[in-house]
Amino acid sequence: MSDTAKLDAVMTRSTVIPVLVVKDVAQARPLAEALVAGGLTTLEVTLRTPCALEVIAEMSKVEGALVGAGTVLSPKDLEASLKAGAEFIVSPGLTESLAKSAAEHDVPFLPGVANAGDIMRGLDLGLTRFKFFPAVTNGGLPAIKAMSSVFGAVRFCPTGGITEATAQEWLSVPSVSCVGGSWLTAGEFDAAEVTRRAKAASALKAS
Ligand SMILES: O=C(O)C(=O)C[C@H](O)[C@H](O)COP(=O)(O)O
Repeated sequence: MSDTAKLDAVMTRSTVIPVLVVKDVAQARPLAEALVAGGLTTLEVTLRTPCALEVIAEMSKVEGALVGAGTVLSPKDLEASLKAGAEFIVSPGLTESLAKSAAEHDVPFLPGVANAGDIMRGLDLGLTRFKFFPAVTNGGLPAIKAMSSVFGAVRFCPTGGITEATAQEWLSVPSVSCVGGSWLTAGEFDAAEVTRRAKAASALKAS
């Protein structure tokens, strides 16, 4: 499978990728189970808490979950994430060192882009799948539509400021394969509520 096909497989498993900030490793499995029960099976665990690597390892044990690492800032983060069991890598930005490290380890890599120059650096590195970040503050839907008309073969996962109410509008843009967001797990953990939000999100369709 080509690198692009591997990334497309990650990006189209479910059209919404929950972006998770987990502070307590004991919550990892119940949280992943609640999301998977609602039909969201691609989970991005951000490396923003001290226990994030343990969370990746725990969530990877949940049947049906495909667990990746987010907020990956360096090759060192990438390697630690892979050791913990991450099956894909998301970064808020794009650096050459990270792109090369992902290629060396043959792991699907979704780097963040904010503008046309970032996308062009990505294309130079052989990348065509990007996280558009932070999506809303970077110009929102008008910005992604403008970029899409310039970069026809590129596909995006907009993330940052997207909500249950706005996700469908983003998914209706033809270059948007999926969206990321933290709304699925916002607030105190409540498994039934997380599953309800996941069900609503998994019913959304990309165009
Ligand atoms: O850590 C990262 O790498 C990120 O992706 C930053 C945020 O977690 C996402 O942007 C989620 O944004 P919200 O859905 O607006 O909360």
